[in-house]
Amino acid sequence: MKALLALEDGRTFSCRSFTGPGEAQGEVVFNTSMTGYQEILTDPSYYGQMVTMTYPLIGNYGVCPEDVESDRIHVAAFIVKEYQEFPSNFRSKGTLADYLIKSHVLGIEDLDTRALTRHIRKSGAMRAMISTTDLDPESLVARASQIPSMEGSDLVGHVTTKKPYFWKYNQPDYVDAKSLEAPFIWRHKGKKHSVVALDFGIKYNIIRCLEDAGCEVLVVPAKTNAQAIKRLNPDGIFLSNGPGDPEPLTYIVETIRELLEHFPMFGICLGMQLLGLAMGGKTMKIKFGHRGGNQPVKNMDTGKVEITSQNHGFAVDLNTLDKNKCHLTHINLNEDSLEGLKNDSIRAFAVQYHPEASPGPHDAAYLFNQFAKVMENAKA
Ligand SMILES: NC(=O)CC[C@H](N)C(=O)O
Repeated sequence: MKALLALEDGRTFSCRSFTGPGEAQGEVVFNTSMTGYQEILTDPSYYGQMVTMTYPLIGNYGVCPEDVESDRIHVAAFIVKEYQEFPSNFRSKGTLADYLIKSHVLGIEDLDTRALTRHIRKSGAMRAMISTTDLDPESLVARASQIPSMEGSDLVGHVTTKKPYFWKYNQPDYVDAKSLEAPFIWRHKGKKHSVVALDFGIKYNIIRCLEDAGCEVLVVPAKTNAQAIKRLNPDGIFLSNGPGDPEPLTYIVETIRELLEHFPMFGICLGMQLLGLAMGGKTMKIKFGHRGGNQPVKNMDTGKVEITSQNHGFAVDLNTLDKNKCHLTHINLNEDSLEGLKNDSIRAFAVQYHPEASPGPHDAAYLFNQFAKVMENAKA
């Protein structure tokens, strides 16, 4: 079925929908991972974005129920060069097209995704619309330029969990918020590190990695306040990844500020940006973002280079951090941007990239053990 992709700056791409009729809107961004499309589709950090894959053939290994990073698809639309409708994979339980259709997410193909990517690299991530019904370029471009901008909106509210949950049998085990008021909520206190994970759009594999590092994780809604978290008395606090602009999330920054110095803290991606804001820094939008599984990052403490998985369009502005309080631990080798920070005196550290991979390389998995070590030292 014929479709049209229109960017707010007037560029259009005619294409084809492989998921039937529909319309979609959002910020269009590109991802350079060769595999892992299902993890990307279900990563809550993509809420409000239409993702184009630079790898030219997508769909060839189908979809598997275990390969999700949350309970649903979050991308606003999926843009590929060529969709492969006959998967070949013993784990596959269905096709990518059916998976998208079931969630009413538009998938398009048959456009020059290299040209689209080069355009975004040159002009920056931008708002766009896709339609199978409105094929008039002028009208669709005009509609694309009216989509609300990502900057200044709170997108975390759309993806955070409504109820707290523990992690059991590889899935969320929801509990009543009231039950957390009981004095003995931690089931493995003394044997495992108890961690409260503030959920801004957490990826499941982060919870798995924390559990593998010896933690018992309680995931709580983003609006949980500092008093309630203090009452839970965890060994450490985890600040999750999540969608959109960190700056409007003032209620979360306030919570983090109240918890700093009281508990060891570890943040990933949006979690690092919010920690940076809580420490008095500022964040900014970067031109087209880092999304993929091959971003080189240098660990400034060891001198080692890690190949990392990334997905972000905002960053902490290096120049706004107090360098006496904040130690810069990781730098991106493609463009010298800040990838990690720590403050030993308050036992907090964070990275801008994704040590949990899913998809991507596992070079940075050591960070979960580092968090366990910080919690262990805090108890000693
Ligand atoms: N993966 C994330 O947590 C993304 C963080 C933030 N939404 C950004 O785009 O920069």
